[in-house]
Amino acid sequence: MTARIIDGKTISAEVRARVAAEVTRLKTDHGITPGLAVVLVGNDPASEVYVRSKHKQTQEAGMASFEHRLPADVPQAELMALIAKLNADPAVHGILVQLPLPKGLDSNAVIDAIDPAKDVDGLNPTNAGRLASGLFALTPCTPLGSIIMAKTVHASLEGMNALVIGRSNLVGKPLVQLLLNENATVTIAHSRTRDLPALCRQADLVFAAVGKAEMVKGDWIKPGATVIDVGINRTPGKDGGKDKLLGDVAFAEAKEVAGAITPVPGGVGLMTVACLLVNTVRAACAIHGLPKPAV
Ligand SMILES: NC(=O)C1=CN([C@@H]2O[C@H](COP(=O)(O)OP(=O)(O)OC[C@H]3O[C@@H](n4cnc5c(N)ncnc54)[C@H](OP(=O)(O)O)[C@@H]3O)[C@@H](O)[C@H]2O)C=CC1
Ligand SMILES: Nc1nc(=O)c2c([nH]1)NC[C@@H]1CN(c3ccc(C(=O)N[C@@H](CCC(=O)O)C(=O)O)cc3)C=[N+]21
Ligand SMILES: [Mg+2]
Repeated sequence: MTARIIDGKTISAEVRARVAAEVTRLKTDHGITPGLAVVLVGNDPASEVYVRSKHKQTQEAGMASFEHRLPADVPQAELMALIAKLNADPAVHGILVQLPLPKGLDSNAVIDAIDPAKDVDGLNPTNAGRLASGLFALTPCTPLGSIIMAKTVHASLEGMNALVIGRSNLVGKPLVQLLLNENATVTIAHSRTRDLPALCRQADLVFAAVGKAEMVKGDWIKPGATVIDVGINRTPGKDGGKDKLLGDVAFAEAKEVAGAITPVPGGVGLMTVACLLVNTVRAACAIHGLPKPAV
């Protein structure tokens, strides 16, 4: 059996089209242009790719895009002052600080300083706590995108055995919360987990967010399971060739066993950017006291 490929290109394009329609409505009915500010400190080449694609897609959706680039040796106080300025700027509805920050900068302090209403990454403790409490919250983009992809295969995740590999604040933990909201039965694995292959073989849904290229092997997958590969591992090309992107799942093996699987590239990464646009529209509506939008 060869798995169905869950196509991030098509699904993210549909999400972006819905965002663009909502942006048009906000502009014409309310005179609001949602605006996203991205802060990039230093010049990590992987982050550059991501920031460029966010800028392009934000503009294509009809939103305003603001980019702030700071040198790697910027003082903490200067970064904090920029956050305060963006918090106060009425043209900015979403603020994203690209992580990780260069050594010497305190990312917790920065995340804490972002106005929770503009925290489109969903990383501020107010949003993380609200999500865990079942309240309205801006929710991290990668987990949102991962759930959308799983639901293209299963209209309902209710009662399914879901395994989340990884427990970071950015991916694993919020993904667990979203899966609980979908009434899935959730197991969380991490670096201290015993016998991960055996746990994995029991899962109807596997979400791999580890950061280890092709760690999850084909024979760990329950036949017919749905596999969502969050991993983005940049590996140098052979003989000085172009870098390759690899997921956390051994794709070639896993696709022979799984029922459905996301590719890397062309999978969750594309959904992350699309969901960032969704969150910016949601933030703009909430800030202006409008009802939750249909995206
Ligand atoms: N597609 C996208 O849009 C995005 C992709 N990513 C990618 O997703 C991956 C995960 O990112 P992120 O959550 O930020 O990474 P972190 O490094 O913050 O977290 C990794 C998690 O994996 C766990 N882990 C590490 N080794 C093992 C192991 N051998 N077995 C089981 N669990 C293990 C760690 O456990 P412990 O807690 O015990 O240390 C930790 O919880 C990366 O490849 C990243 O590049 C990230 C964000 C967005
Ligand atoms: N505050 C913060 N929030 C994040 O969400 C965040 C972050 N920092 N730091 C880095 C990680 C990584 N991440 C990706 C987003 C999109 C792609 C993406 O678009 N990937 C495409 C193409 C990638 C390429 O070709 O290089 C794909 O997988 O097809 C990848 C990775 C968000 N992250
Ligand atoms: Mg991807």
